[in-house]
Amino acid sequence: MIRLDRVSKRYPDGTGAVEDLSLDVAEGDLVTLVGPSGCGKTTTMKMVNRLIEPTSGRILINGEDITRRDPVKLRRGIGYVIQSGGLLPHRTVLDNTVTVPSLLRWDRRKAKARGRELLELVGLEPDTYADRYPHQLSGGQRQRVGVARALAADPPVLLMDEPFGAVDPVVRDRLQTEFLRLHAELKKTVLLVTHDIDEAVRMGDRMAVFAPGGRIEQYDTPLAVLGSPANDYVADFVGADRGLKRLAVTPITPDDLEQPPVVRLDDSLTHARETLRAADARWAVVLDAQGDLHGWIDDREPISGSGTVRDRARRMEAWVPADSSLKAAFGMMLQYDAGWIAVVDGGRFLGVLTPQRLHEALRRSVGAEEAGIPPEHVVLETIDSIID
Ligand SMILES: Nc1ncnc2c1ncn2[C@@H]1O[C@H](COP(=O)(O)OP(=O)(O)OP(=O)(O)O)[C@@H](O)[C@H]1O
Repeated sequence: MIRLDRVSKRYPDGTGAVEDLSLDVAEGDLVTLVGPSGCGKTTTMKMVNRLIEPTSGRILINGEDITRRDPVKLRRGIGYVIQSGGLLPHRTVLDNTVTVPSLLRWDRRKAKARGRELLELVGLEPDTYADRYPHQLSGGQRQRVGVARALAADPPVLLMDEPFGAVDPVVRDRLQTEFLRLHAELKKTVLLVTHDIDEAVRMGDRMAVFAPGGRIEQYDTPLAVLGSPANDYVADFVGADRGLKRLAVTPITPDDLEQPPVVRLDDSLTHARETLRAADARWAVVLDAQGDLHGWIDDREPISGSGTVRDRARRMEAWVPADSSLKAAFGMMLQYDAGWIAVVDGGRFLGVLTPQRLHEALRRSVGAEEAGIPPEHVVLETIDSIID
């Protein structure tokens, strides 16, 4: 979709910002450009919409050399989001949102309808926000308008320069989550510049790690970059806690789950007691009549009497969906001070994740990356197996 082919940029004052850089971005991928300040990320991005012209090399979008395109027309087909939104202060939110459709001379009514639809899409209620001015918005809201504006003419490509850099960490986290949801839905091809390694890992289908002088030291999936950094520079940049960072991008897999004993709400307490005894367990998961997760029952107080599980079952407060990351599961365990966490698909109970299983899942994921095999084929060495 986007190809940078041996691109270099030397500014007139002699500064070499980008050096012989090649990068292929697949259609629909979100690629993060990450690295310390001054290493050429922004220069690289701005060459894609010709805000900066390369000194040498070629840039292709869908096979077409963009240096042959009229820069103004080219830019109208590429959404561009910059830090703090870059909104025009004297224009309303709606007018800002439809800047590009207006330039493209869309019918005014159609443009406004599109603008309202986009505000809705980025989580800003149009009735409340459409007629406000940028100074009447919070930083996070301005950033949302910036994203809506970039999407207005439905461009296939989005360029985002530190789009979540100007807001506090809580708002940033929310904007990142919302943008990932939006990206999953819209499947734009996105280049996102950031100097925040956590953001690069979380957001990127792939990440390009830049070094000073405008070189890419590694271009791969976040899992691969964290699992096998290409060299000392990348290892240093991603940090000593890269094992922890992997948690955020390692999905839960069925192999990671433990299967505790299961009882139903309408089972008798006698049956529940026998189930626990047979499994030599202290607790069991409780499902409702539809087989959906209800809660759990434990034997901290003896399970006796003639009632049903319903009388003793406790509601489950902490669970995670099956498509969560190990980090989300770990976060839930800490938040609820829980020794295990249920994993569900819709309402359907799949199993539980325990700290030990979580640790094994992480080791499997690292082992898989190092050996280039699927995680389920990794054989984990335990202390026992080493002693044997
Ligand atoms: N117009 C310019 N003229 C001369 N040098 C420039 C110009 N713009 C940028 N540079 C230099 O080019 C290098 C790369 O800058 P660039 O803005 O691409 O880096 P960056 O990685 O995006 O940095 P940051 O994260 O701080 O935004 C830097 O050394 C910068 O000082």
